[in-house]
Amino acid sequence: MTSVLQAQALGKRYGKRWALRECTIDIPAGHVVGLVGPNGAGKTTLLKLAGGQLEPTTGDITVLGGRPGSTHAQLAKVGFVAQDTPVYAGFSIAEHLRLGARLNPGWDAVIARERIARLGLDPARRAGKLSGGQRAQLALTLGLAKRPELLILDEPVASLDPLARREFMQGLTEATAEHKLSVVLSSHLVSDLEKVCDYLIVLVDSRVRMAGKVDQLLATHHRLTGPRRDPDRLPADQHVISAGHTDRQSTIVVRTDAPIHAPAWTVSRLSLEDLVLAYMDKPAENRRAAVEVQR
Ligand SMILES: Nc1ncnc2c1ncn2[C@@H]1O[C@H](COP(=O)(O)OP(=O)(O)OP(=O)(O)O)[C@@H](O)[C@H]1O
Repeated sequence: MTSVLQAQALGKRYGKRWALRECTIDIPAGHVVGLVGPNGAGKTTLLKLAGGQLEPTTGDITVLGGRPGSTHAQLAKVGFVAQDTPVYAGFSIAEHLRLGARLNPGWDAVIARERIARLGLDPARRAGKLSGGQRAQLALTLGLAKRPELLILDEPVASLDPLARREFMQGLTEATAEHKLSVVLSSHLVSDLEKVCDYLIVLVDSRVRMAGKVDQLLATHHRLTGPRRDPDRLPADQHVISAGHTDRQSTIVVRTDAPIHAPAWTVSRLSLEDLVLAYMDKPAENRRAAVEVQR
């Protein structure tokens, strides 16, 4: 299957500080990829490297088989909606759509018009007079109407109300199905990602801690709860992702491909949010912590 984004030992440093390091991932096309991690983990940095707004300090990155931002054809294939959803304050919505049509060879005027109408926005209204959420919706409309092969969205729903968030996430799912669109979006709202993402990347402290298909990740991670014990004494094929203890009880999140035979433990499945939180747990508290990257 073709890759939408491949990175090999990718790193980005600002001065002495690494914003992203040793990032090796290979994301197949056709997925909605959620990128999560704490503030400052390197999510925007990775997205900007993929969009061609930043140059790597080390390693390589390929997007849809080409170097990000290197040619007009490459730029046409990738839509990018930045975190601050930049729009031109003095331009009306209609002017934004006309500009989009002029700048993008694959522009879909119907999608753009219909989406603006559905949102109840007046095309004559200047972008500078829109609310933050409305500006975000305009920027997202421009991104979708460009009809890219890959749409990169940096925290697209942060400023949307719950109804608009749901509408947007549903729209994304439909667009991926109808137009063979791949999406990479960052968000802190894992409950929203859970509804649309079928691939997940967790970044912590500038490094990829976990990447893979959501169904496989959920099938291979388990929560073990039982009498307090040392996680080092678990079977070798159970990689400990996080461990928490009270005086008498231990709760351990493990990754394993094998069935778990542990009569003393209660074994339960994790939600995506539990899984993300387990990987975001402080590394110092993780015994035999695993970095899990799968295609
Ligand atoms: N232009 C810059 N100059 C210097 N340091 C930067 C710059 N941009 C980002 N950084 C640093 O790089 C690290 C990663 O930042 P990045 O914006 O990629 O994180 P993030 O995961 O997107 O965070 P958030 O969730 O808060 O948006 C942070 O430590 C940040 O301070």
